[in-house]
Amino acid sequence: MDEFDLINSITPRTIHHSSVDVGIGDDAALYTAKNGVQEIVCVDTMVEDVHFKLSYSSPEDIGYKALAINISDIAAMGGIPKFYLVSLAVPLKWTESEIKAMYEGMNELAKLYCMDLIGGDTVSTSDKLVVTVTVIGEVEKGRACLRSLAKPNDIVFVTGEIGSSAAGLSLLLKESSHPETSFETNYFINRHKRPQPRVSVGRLCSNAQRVALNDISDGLASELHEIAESSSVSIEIDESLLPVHPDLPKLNSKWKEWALFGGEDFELTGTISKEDWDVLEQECCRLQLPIKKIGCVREKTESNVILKTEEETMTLEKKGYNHFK
Ligand SMILES: Nc1ncnc2c1ncn2[C@@H]1O[C@H](COP(=O)(O)OP(=O)(O)OP(=O)(O)O)[C@@H](O)[C@H]1O
Ligand SMILES: Cc1ncc(C[n+]2csc(CCOP(=O)(O)O)c2C)c(N)n1
Ligand SMILES: [Mg+2]
Ligand SMILES: [Mg+2]
Ligand SMILES: [Mg+2]
Repeated sequence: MDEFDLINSITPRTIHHSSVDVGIGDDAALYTAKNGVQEIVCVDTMVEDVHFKLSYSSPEDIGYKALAINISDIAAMGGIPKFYLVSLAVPLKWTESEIKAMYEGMNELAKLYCMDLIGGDTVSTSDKLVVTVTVIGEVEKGRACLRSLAKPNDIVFVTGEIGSSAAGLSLLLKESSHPETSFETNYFINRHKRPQPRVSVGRLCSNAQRVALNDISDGLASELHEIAESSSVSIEIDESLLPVHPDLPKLNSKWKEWALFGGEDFELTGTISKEDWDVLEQECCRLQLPIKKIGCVREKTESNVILKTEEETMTLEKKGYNHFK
């Protein structure tokens, strides 16, 4: 395999945005930014055996997810994803067609969002695959949904359902099993391998006056802690309101742990004023985008996040995925 032939072969033949002045082929990409918009930039890495295993992930799956998790960060700012760059450290045993398949997985999503691949970097490595994706997006000036924007009396919401990705991972790692390979198990596995970033909901949030927003990578509890810390408020959620797939409790008695601390659902969680919540909920309903109220924001107390269950009201720990714990 030749590095330069590889780069040539993954260079897109068409460009969606005429604002791209120089894409792949020079030292860096160049694009013309518009007035009245703020540029959003994020980067996230996926590492073999930390974020996925080759025993169950195809190259397409890996590419898809590496881009999806970054689009999710743009969604969590209320933005529109536009460009992406891909940095690869590839073990020598990978073939060119496997690498191209990874780009196919990314392209599946890029097409959906009209995103252009505008650059990256390719190196070899002796050991594990490392994929780093950078995404550039934009949001109308002053409209970004920041973690610091929560205020007391806001409604706390979450999109879609939570815990499904952790269930899928547990099935893939054979920690949980289910009689027969039924439709349901494939559903959870797919939620883990192919999360769907919530760009449309993020955009609706950016229309509201003030929305604090985070995407769920490390787990609902961890993301709510980040909003509470950043906004100097306390967040109270009601366990009975957490949206989970009806089959989740059937899979494993750990299902509540999955929902609160599992992570990688790449749903959005946030806070919004009561008045704007009604509009957001209606708009989501009209567009068939699932969203649910799960709690409310309080004046800051010693507990950043509080969980109300049928039996008790307790502090919800900042537990969740942490690379160094
Ligand atoms: N190694 C680093 N150097 C500089 N800034 C970093 C580094 N790692 C993270 N950050 C910054 O810290 C902030 C939080 O990053 P973090 O990765 O926790 O958020 P996230 O991408 O939403 O979550 P996740 O990576 O779990 O999906 C971001 O502003 C990010 O750019
Ligand atoms: C093989 C394997 N073991 C464990 C996990 C779980 N996991 C890894 S990273 C992460 C949080 C988000 O990552 P980051 O913070 O790096 O964006 C989670 C929940 C997995 N996906 N695959
Ligand atoms: Mg990150
Ligand atoms: Mg995030
Ligand atoms: Mg993380």
